[in-house]
Amino acid sequence: MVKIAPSILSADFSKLAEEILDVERGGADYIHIDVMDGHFVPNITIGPLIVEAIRPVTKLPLDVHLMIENPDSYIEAFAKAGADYITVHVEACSHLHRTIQLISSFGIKAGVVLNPATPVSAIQHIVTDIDMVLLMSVNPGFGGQKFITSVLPKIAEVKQLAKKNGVSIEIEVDGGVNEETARLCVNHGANVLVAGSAIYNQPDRKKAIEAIRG
Ligand SMILES: O=C(CO)[C@@H](O)[C@H](O)COP(=O)(O)O
Ligand SMILES: [Fe+2]
Repeated sequence: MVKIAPSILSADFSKLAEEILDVERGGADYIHIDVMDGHFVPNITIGPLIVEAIRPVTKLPLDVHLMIENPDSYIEAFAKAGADYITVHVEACSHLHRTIQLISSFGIKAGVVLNPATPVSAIQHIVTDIDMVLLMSVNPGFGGQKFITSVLPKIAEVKQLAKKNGVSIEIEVDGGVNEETARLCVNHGANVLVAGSAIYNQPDRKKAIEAIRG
């Protein structure tokens, strides 16, 4: 069954714990945390202190999406704060293999993120070293943007690449996911869907999660 990872970027930050528990009760599988540094993307959001504060609030895995330059300098802090998954952008890593090894050294899941314009070939030499590939279906930086449909064939490409290398990796899609685009992602082979505005902008989060999963 497809997993749903609500992005707290669209939650009400003045009552973050409540907002996280609401999606947990609503059937969410992961909590997606968007970390932005104002350099790699034109927005600034969450640091390790917030991740540490969220950790005891939920039993769900924390899926930490780093949209930052020089991720190596912050991986230890996010791992120690309680991240279960750390994903890094291939576009932000000079030594991707080393960065993946660093994440894995903390005993947590390591993932690589591709921007919409980055080809799947960028991960062909590290596909056996990672647990997850996150395909951006918007340009990173903000919630509430429109899904870029030209990303869909990349989902099938990642699935093929994993199969060819005999590995099982999670394929997550992030950006503009709603009831309609979710279906397209799953049909192309995605098994984890991130959704921010499509869940948090709805009064009934359980219903929104079920609609996306459905
Ligand atoms: O990483 C990002 C944006 O850069 C995402 O995780 C967004 O937070 C998803 O928001 P929606 O597009 O679902 O509203
Ligand atoms: Fe994200």
